[in-house]
Amino acid sequence: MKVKKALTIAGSDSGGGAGIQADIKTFQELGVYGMSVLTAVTSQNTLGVQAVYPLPPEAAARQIQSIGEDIGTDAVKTGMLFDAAVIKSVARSISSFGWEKVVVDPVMIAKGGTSLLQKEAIAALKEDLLPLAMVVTPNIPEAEELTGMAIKTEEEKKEAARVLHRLGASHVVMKGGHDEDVEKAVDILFDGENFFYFTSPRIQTKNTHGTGCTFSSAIAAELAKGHSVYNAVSTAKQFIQAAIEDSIQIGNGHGPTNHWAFGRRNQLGGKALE
Ligand SMILES: Nc1ncnc2c1ncn2[C@@H]1O[C@H](COP(=O)(O)OP(=O)(O)O)[C@@H](O)[C@H]1O
Ligand SMILES: Cc1ncc(COP(=O)(O)O)c(N)n1
Repeated sequence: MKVKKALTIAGSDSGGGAGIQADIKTFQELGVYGMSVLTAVTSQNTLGVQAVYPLPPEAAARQIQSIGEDIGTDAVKTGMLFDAAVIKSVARSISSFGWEKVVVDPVMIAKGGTSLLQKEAIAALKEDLLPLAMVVTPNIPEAEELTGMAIKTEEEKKEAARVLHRLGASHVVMKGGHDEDVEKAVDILFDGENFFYFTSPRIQTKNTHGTGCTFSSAIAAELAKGHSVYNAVSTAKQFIQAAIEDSIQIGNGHGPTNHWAFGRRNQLGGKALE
């Protein structure tokens, strides 16, 4: 049996809700073979990040080489990269294998406030990684860091997307999870010409740990299967909506999303399992 493959290059979340663990769960649920390149290990749970142990940049390069020389991949996503040296090493390795379906989730800060990317690494993210991105998926604070703009209005979101496109990302998804809109969660996709809106009801919940990781992995999985960027974002939006709506009770803080929800709904004709 032939299967499509997706690779995540990201950090480990010991609590299993974000990072590599969220990515692999999402790949599995969407029917692609998941692989991982670790950039850092975090001691993390639903209460926050207790410690970060970065790996040396050559560890990322060597893991990518092992995958590229034997297995190959149909799509790649990057998550927590931690510092400029890792970003440069990852960008060089992705280019050397000519991988084109690259989703860059510019992870900067965990929801509790711990930094997952050093400030001085933002330049490397812009110069080395964005030009390789088929899709970049910033939340609003990340888009503000990358563009240097204050982003509040819809027009500012569109302008920031244009700036990120100019920096080399062929598609930009401005995620709306951090918006002040209490009714809707709106993600805006820009393909260099047109803007497309993906709107869902905003769910009132504290269980949003790993939403960005899950969303970007779902895009990568769908790209691996050969879908267009528009269709990949559309499925990812449905996947994350189901995962937040049916969130599971884990830990005492900001719990994870439910990676089973989308698949179970589909099997059950639109109904979630209780
Ligand atoms: N409370 C919510 N209700 C519905 N969708 C949400 C909610 N929070 C986040 N999302 C969605 O989850 C995805 C990740 O967004 P966001 O939370 O902004 O990313 P990040 O985890 O990187 O901060 C987006 O598709 C966004 O619209
Ligand atoms: C290892 C790791 N990577 C990324 C995130 C961000 O998670 P989110 O998807 O909630 O922004 C995290 N908390 N930990």
